[in-house]
Amino acid sequence: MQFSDHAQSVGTAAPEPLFASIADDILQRGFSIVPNALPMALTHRLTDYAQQAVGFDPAGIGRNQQYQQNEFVRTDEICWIQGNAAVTAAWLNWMDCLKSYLNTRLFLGLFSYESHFAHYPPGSFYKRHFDAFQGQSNRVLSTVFYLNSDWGHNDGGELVIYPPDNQPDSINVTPLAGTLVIFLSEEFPHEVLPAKRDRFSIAGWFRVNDSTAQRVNPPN
Ligand SMILES: O=C(O)CCC(=O)C(=O)O
Ligand SMILES: [Fe+2]
Repeated sequence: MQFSDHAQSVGTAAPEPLFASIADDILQRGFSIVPNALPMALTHRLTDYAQQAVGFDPAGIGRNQQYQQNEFVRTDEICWIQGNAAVTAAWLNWMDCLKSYLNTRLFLGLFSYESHFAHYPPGSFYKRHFDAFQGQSNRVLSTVFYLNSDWGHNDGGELVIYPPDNQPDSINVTPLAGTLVIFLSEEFPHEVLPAKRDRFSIAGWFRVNDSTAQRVNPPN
């Protein structure tokens, strides 16, 4: 499949009311769950791209020196997004608009966004985890965008978001194409239940700048 068209033609228009409601949700609850978040055409293109064009590698845990593969924790495979196809450029552009909006509304100081496609083959899971630990990471907001054009009750693979402080009620999210989930990375433990079918998504993180004199964050 060719992706020679320009980002505009896959529809990058990002409605401000949508961004406003995401900001309100984050302010009030620390998370937001939005069905049909992106323009339909862009969701379709990303879905096709994930299923046909992506070279996946087994996922690991941690970054740099701490990076390790652990099949007891997660069994998905991933491919980091560089934005060198029109469709992934349109995705990064949409998330960049969201970043700017959230910075203006919530003063979060978000600096960059990193994201990867993820493929959970049948039987795959990601056990309960935090995406960031206080003081140890510059990941502030986690995002998950789903790329499965239909997903039934019996297909498993739901995202379970646990409330902070071990409160009882958790939230199950069906990984249906177009649904965008955003949550504060340090606040919400979450897990992916075993998927019974191939399950595709984009996981991403808005980060703050933790540059020091020794180490400069590349803006990705
Ligand atoms: O795919 C999902 O629903 C969540 C994935 C996740 O938690 C992660 O990649 O850190
Ligand atoms: Fe996660």
